[in-house]
Amino acid sequence: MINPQLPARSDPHVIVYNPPACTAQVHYYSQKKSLPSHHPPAHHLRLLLLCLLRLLALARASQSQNLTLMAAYAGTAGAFPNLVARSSPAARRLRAAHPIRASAAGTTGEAAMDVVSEAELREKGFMGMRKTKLVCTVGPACVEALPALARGGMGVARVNLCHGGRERHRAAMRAVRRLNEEEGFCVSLMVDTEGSQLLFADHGGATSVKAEFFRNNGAYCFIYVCLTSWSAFILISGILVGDELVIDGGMATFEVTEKIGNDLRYIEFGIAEGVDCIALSFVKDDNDIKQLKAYLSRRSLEHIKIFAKIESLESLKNLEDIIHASDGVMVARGDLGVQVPLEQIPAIQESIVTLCRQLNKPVIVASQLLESMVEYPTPTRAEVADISEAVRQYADAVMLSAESAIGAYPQKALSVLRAASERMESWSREENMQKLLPQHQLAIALPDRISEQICNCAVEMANNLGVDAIFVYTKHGHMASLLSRNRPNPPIFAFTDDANSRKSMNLFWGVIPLHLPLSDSMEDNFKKTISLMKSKGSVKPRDTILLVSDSDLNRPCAATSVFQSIQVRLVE
Ligand SMILES: Nc1ncnc2c1ncn2[C@@H]1O[C@H](COP(=O)(O)OP(=O)(O)O)[C@@H](O)[C@H]1O
Ligand SMILES: C=C(OP(=O)(O)O)C(=O)O
Repeated sequence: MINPQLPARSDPHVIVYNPPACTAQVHYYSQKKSLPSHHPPAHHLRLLLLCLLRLLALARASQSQNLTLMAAYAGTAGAFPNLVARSSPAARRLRAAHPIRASAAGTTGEAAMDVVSEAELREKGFMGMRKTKLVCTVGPACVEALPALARGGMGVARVNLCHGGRERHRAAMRAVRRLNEEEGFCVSLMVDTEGSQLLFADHGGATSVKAEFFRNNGAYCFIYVCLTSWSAFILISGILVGDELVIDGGMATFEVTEKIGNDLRYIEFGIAEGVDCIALSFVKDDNDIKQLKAYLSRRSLEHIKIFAKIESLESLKNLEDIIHASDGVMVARGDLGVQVPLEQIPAIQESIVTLCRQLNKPVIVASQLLESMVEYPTPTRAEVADISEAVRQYADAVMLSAESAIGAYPQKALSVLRAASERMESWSREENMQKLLPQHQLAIALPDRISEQICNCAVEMANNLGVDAIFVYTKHGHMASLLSRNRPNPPIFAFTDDANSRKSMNLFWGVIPLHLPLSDSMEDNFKKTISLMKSKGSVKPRDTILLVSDSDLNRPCAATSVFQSIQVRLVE
């Protein structure tokens, strides 16, 4: 269990930080922290005043009323103002400016690789292929740039339903799906939920403000205030009816009178829009995940993967159970850094990443990786070091938040994220050429133990023999994940005939998911894939491929007998 040490939080000190496109945050810390150097002091002072004025307005507006937690949602007018309709002249201009080679992804019955991996393979060869996956938060700043982001390596588009309007979310998600269908990308869609909301006043301000406060009942608790043009929201973890909330040392006191969950509506929205995964905010324990999984299962939607956001003390206490119950995890360092002293975040991140890899669950490192690029075209050295550290720890994915959603340089931020992670990957590969990562046994039942051992051995062989690529034929992506867990040197090409499995493998480190109508015959599968990849110039004679397969791919997932094999083939 990760056990952070919390300092006493007396004598709060206020820091205001303001990404340019309209968000201000007020953090209360027990100790003085320096402001980010690229924000001039006058700028901070102005923001601090602005923020305090807002809080005062908020307090005044709330004096006469009790707080009511409501299942409410307000979109922000003007978010995604430049959304381009598919057939609009603007869209045509965009496509002409950024031609993308169309691919027959999954439509012709032949194997299909996404256009980005295909280009990467052609340009850099097997060993140059990117391993760490890139997640971009979609917002007003990048809707027009979605094709460029997809081309730049965005593997997952995350839509945070906490911000912006529902129509805009829908349009963005549909735009991503169209890119996949028409342009041959394979970008998965993630929606991020927001936990409970507290609606209490209408301010008519043009911006949104986030603030964190203490709870007045002695417990350590944070609230998140978001003022949009219509409403003010407070979003908190673990708030109870009857709690008293105090803002800024008594400027205003509120009583919580009602609490209504809101996430389910967002989840329904995501389902209707065909999301591939849901990031669940403020997960407390494995029950939160199990309940959502049961809900999805009742509707035969098991293919939607649940990522638990680790962003509270409670989630740290129940970390192992949460990881077991989830399909993946997000280290949500933004909110986590509110509840845990900042200096403990790096160690906590490393523990979570390591545990996720051991337990075979993909893990995303999120928040502030390139925060300065919200405003500036170049990153700080410290930010590049931060990305490199997440990559060195073998996180499956790194994520852009405000950098891509509202930043001035979303494409540039993605290319920095990509370049920094590629550089560290290749350095780390050279450093650890023949080293195997320590693995602890996951499986209990014999068939599962066989799969695990096959994959461990396959990676050891692949590294020792220096093969060019690993091919795995997989129904549900499980074998691909077991290979990925060992972080092999060569890339893993995972062939599946299940479109949902393909999308779910998008967050596995080092895995390139491909669509392929699978047959029970390993020989047929291999011939099909090799001839396709040869025709695209992706493999050449004398390339060495290590093959891993269930020989009976059509057996049910939990069958008791398995016949799996490892083969090494030379391409003729
Ligand atoms: N769809 C959107 N519309 C408008 N603004 C957005 C959108 N998504 C994200 N943002 C902005 O980007 C910032 C960073 O996004 P994110 O990390 O997802 O949220 P948060 O700040 O709540 O942690 C948000 O604070 C918000 O200002
Ligand atoms: C990713 C995070 O969550 P959100 O963006 O939803 O606040 C975070 O807190 O780091």
